[in-house]
Amino acid sequence: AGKPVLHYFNARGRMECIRWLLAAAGVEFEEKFIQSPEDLEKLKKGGNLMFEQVPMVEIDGMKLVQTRAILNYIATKYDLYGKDMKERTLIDMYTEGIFDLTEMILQLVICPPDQREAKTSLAKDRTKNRYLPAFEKVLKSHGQDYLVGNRLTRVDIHLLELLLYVEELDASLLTPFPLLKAFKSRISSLPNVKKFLQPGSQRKPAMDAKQIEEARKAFKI
Ligand SMILES: N[C@@H](CCC(=O)N[C@@H](CS(=O)(=O)O)C(=O)NCC(=O)O)C(=O)O
Repeated sequence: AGKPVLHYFNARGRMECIRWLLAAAGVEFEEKFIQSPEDLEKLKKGGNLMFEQVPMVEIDGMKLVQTRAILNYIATKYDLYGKDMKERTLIDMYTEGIFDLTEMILQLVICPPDQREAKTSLAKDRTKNRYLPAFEKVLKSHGQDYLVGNRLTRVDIHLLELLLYVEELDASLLTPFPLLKAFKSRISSLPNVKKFLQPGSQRKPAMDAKQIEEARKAFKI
């Protein structure tokens, strides 16, 4: 089978965690960027989008949609989803917490300006007092290099991605968490991850409010 083909905008959005997981699994992928409403219409008209939405990933003869379903398929296929039911459930639990905070942080840039200050301080508070303490405690509880099962799984990649967003928001938020800081540099130095972190990789940069506004207007989303 050929390389997976990712259909999305040339932006982080909902596709970035899929790019991260494929890259960490050492899987090369192609990207077909939606550059105009017509591109999105063409995809929809071709019956490629079950719910008329992207992300859509062509993989193993399927046209998968729904971010979580796509992640679950990739994690299962590349053995990044734990060794048994218990590990998989821990991974799911941690992943949902990571995605809750990731959503909070990524939404900041598109929230109405008059709400931005309040939402930003809430996101920082949740980061400092709810989510990072929970993951620092997991690392402290078992003293291992990875969150689950003493080996790399999808949740280590999701957490690294989140820690980079936290750093973009305010690097001082990581200061009280020495184990998470060590985790961040450890996972970042894994060969596949290190490559993805290099300039010129398919990892997408942050977008500012203006760029996002233009994109949303252009794509009527
Ligand atoms: N639950 C879906 C939501 C997907 C979604 O809302 N996609 C938006 C684009 S974005 O919000 O991810 O940027 C879309 O295709 N909107 C077009 C439409 O709904 O017509 C998922 O997780 O994949």
